[in-house]
Amino acid sequence: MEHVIDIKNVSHLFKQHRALDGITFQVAPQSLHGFVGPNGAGKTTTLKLICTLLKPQMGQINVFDYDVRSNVKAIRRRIGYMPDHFSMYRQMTVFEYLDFFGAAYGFSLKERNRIVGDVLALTDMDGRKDDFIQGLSRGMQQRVSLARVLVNDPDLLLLDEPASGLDPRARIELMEILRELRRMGKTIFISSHILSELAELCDSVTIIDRGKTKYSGPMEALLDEKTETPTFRIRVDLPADEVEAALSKINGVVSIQPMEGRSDVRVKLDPTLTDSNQFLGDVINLGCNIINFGRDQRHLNEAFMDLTERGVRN
Ligand SMILES: Nc1ncnc2c1ncn2[C@@H]1O[C@H](COP(=O)(O)OP(=O)(O)OP(=O)(O)O)[C@@H](O)[C@H]1O
Repeated sequence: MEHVIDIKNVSHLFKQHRALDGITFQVAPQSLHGFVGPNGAGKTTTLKLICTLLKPQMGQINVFDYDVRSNVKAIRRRIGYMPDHFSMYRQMTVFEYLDFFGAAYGFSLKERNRIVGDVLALTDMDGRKDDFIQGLSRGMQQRVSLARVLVNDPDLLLLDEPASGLDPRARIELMEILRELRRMGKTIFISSHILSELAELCDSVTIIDRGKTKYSGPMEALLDEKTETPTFRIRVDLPADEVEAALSKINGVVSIQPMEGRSDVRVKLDPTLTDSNQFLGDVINLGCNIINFGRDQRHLNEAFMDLTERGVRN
C-alpha cells in the first residue's frame, strides 16, 4: 500500500456553498501528517469524508486502498476519529468510559481489561482510572478522548484540532504521546489551524484554504522553499556593535539584520558571488568563536501567510 489516505479531486457542497473545491493529497503509511488551514478552510469536512461520516459527492477517496463509498465497515474497523468537539459521558469513571467503548467494539470482559490497561498506559492515565470524567481538567479529558480512539487499536488516527484549548504543558505532553503512537507504527492525520503548532511534530503537511489544496508534501520542503537570496542565521562571540562591521566585509553579503531580542543576526547572500561553504570559511576566517551557524528556514507563519488568503471565511 503506497498511501494510507489518497484523495483525488474531491469537492463537497453544502447546498450552494462549496466547502471543498477539488482537493487532492496523499498520506504515507506511518507518517505524522499535519492538515492545516484557516477557519472554514474545509478541514472538518475532509476529515468527516475520510472517516466515512459524510458521503463523497465528487472525486475519489481511498483509505487503506478501500474506496470510502463501498467499504465503510472495513475502513471504520481500522481508523480512530477524534472530533473537534468531544462530548463525553461525564458521570462515568475513566475506566467505565473506556470499558463501555471496548464493549461496543465487541471485546470480551477479559480482552477489555487488557485493552483498557494498555490504552491508559499509553496515554499516561493509569493513575486516573477511577476518577470521574467530570472532575478532570480539559487536558486530561482530551487524553481520555484519545485513549477512547485507541481502544480498537486503529492503524490510522484522525484527530481534529486535538490541541485546542490545552495549556502549553498539556500540548507538549499530547505531542509526545502522538510521537510514541507513530513509533508504534500508526499513521496520524492531525488537523490544526496553527501551522507552527505542527511544525516540529509532523514530517509532512497539507495546507488547504477555501476548499483548495495549497501545498502538500514534506514539512522540510515547505520551509526550505528556494529563495533567491539564501539566508543564514549566525551568532559569533564579538561585541554586538562589531558583528555587523565584521560580517559586512565578507564577499557576497547583501544584508545583515539583527534578530530582535537575541544576539543572532540574519545574513542574506548573493548566490552569484558566494556559496554556503565559501561563506562559512569566510566567517571562520574572522577569527572569532562561532556559537551558531545555520541556514535560516523560511518562517512557518510566512509560509502559511504566503499560501493562504486574507480574511475569514464564513
Ligand atoms: N453542515 C454544514 N452546512 C452548511 N455549511 C457547512 C456545514 N459544515 C461546514 N460548512 C461550511 O463549509 C466550510 C468548511 O467548513 P469546515 O468545518 O470543514 O472548515 P474547518 O477548516 O474545519 O474550519 P474551522 O477551523 O473553523 O473548524 C465553512 O464555510 C463552513 O461554514
